[in-house]
Amino acid sequence: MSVFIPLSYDHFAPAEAQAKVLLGPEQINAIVRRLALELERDYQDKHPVLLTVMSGALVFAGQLMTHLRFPLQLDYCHVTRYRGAARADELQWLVSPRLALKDRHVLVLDDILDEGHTLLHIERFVQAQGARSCASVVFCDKRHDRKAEKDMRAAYTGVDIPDRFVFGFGLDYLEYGRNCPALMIVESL
Ligand SMILES: O=P(O)(O)OC[C@H]1O[C@H](OP(=O)(O)OP(=O)(O)O)[C@H](O)[C@@H]1O
Ligand code: HPA
Repeated sequence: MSVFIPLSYDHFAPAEAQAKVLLGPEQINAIVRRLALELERDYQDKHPVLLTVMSGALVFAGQLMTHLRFPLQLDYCHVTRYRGAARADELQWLVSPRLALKDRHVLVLDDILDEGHTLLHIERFVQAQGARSCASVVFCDKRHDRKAEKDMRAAYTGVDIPDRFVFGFGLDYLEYGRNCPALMIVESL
């Protein structure tokens, strides 16, 4: 496998300098708590597998998990399209899930539904493993008409956001910015 070397911080810094807060930590927390209640309502007795899509969903999944008060198991997979950049590339599988998904209720957790190719691909993979059910949970859904399937939506959506590049709360630009506690919007990208 080739080693991906991201651009330096000098490339990220100008975007960071002009970024504006789209959602602050308190707003994010309220959204995550609401999603947790919806999942508790629907998955209380289903013992789901939470399949976290690395790396972007790391922060979202971590925060969401602390609010889920029912039995579940955690797994992850790593699929990447953007490789840190603002434009998508070929979809690449880096890590497959470890748990057997056959006959399980699977919740695919991702930070963002943008064009939707990533989620569609993972959902198809999960179904091909013989899962009993598969539903996606996304923190945010970027609203535009370039979805992989017309009118595509996740089963659970935290918040709709404008058609602009965002970073923070796990999302990156050039692999930087994931640790920002707010969701930041960059108008120029
Ligand atoms: O809806 P799409 O247009 O397919 O894009 C959404 C995907 O893009 C980002 O991942 P990325 O490929 O950047 O990898 P990362 O999670 O490691 O940042 C994000 O975390 C989603 O998984
Ligand atoms: O707007 C975005 N920001 C960061 N990562 C992304 N992956 C898809 N869309 C985005």
